[in-house]
Amino acid sequence: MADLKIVVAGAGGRMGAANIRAVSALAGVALHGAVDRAGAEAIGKDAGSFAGIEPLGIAITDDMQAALAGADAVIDFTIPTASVELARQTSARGMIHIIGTTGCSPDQDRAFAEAANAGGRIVKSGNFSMGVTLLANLVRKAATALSAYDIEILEMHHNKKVDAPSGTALLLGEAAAKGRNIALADHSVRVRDGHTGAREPGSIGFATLRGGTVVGEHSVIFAGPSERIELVHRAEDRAIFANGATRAALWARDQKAGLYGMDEVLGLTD
Ligand SMILES: NC(=O)C1=CN([C@@H]2O[C@H](COP(=O)(O)OP(=O)(O)OC[C@H]3O[C@@H](n4cnc5c(N)ncnc54)[C@H](OP(=O)(O)O)[C@@H]3O)[C@@H](O)[C@H]2O)C=CC1
Ligand SMILES: O=C(O)C1=N[C@H](C(=O)O)C[C@H](O)C1
Repeated sequence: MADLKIVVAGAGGRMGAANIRAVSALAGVALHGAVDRAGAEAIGKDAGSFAGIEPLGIAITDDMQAALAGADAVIDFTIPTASVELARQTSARGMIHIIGTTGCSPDQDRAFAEAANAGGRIVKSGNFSMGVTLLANLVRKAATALSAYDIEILEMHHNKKVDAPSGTALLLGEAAAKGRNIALADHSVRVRDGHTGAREPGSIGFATLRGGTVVGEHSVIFAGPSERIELVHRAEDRAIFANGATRAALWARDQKAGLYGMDEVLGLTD
C-alpha cells in the first residue's frame, strides 16, 4: 500500500515540529506538506530543518489549498478557529483530519461533528498519547468503583499554554463523569476562590498549574475517608502525542466518515 500523504498544520509550533519529526520517521506515512498561518516566522523555511532534522525539501507555506491538493490526511495541532475552518475543507474533500487542538468551545465541537457528518474522517482527542488514553479508561472504572470518593483533577503545563483546564484534564473529567453516569458540565467545579463553602458532594474539581517547560502532567485524585488514590500521567516528550496522532491517521484510512476518539484507535472501548 502507498504511504499515507500527510499535511502538518501548525508546522511552526511546538507540536508542529514534533509531528514533522514523527511523520518523517514512521513507516507507512510521508510528509506531503506543512502549513502555518500567514505572517508566521516559519513560512518559507524547510519543514525538516525547522523541526531540527535533515532538510526535507518541503517549504512551510501559508497556502492551505495548495498544501491539501493530493494529500490524504492532515495532522492539526493549531488553534480552535483554524481547526474548525480546516475541518470544513477536509470534510469537503473526504480527507482524514487528526485534531489535537484543545480549548474548543461547545459550538466549535459541534462544528467538528457537522464536518464528520458531511464526509470528514476526524479523529479528535485532548491527548493522543497511549498512556493518557489508557489512563482515561482506568479513571472511568475507578470512578464507578469508588462511587462515594471525591474526584479532583490536577494538571501542570509549560508557561506558554493558552487554555485551561487542559484538554486532557477535561478528557479525564469526562471519563470520571461517565463512570459515575453523570454529565460533566453539570458537576464540574473549574475554579475555587474566596469563601466557597464546603465541597459539593459528587462534584468533579479541576486545578491548573502553569510554569517552566513542563510538557504535561495530570493527576486524578480519588479522596475518601482516611485514604486517597492518585492516578498520574507525566509526559516527558511531545513525541508521544505526535506518534499517537500519526498512528490515528493510519487507523482512519480504513474507517468510514465519522468523528472518532483515540480510545477507538487503540481498541479500548468496552
Ligand atoms: N491532543 C494532544 O495530544 C495535544 C494537544 N496539544 C494542543 O495542540 C495545540 C498546539 O499546541 P502547541 O504546538 O504547543 O502550540 P503552538 O502555539 O506552539 O503551535 C500552534 C501553531 O499553530 C499555528 N497557527 C495558528 N493559526 C493557524 C492557522 N490559521 N493555520 C495554520 N497554523 C496556525 C501557530 O502559529 P503562530 O504561533 O505563528 O500564531 C503555531 O505555529 C494546543 O491547543 C495544545 O493544547 C498539544 C500537545 C498535545
Ligand atoms: O498544550 C500542551 O502543551 C498540551 N496540551 C494538551 C492538553 O491540553 O491537554 C495535551 C498535553 O497535555 C500538552
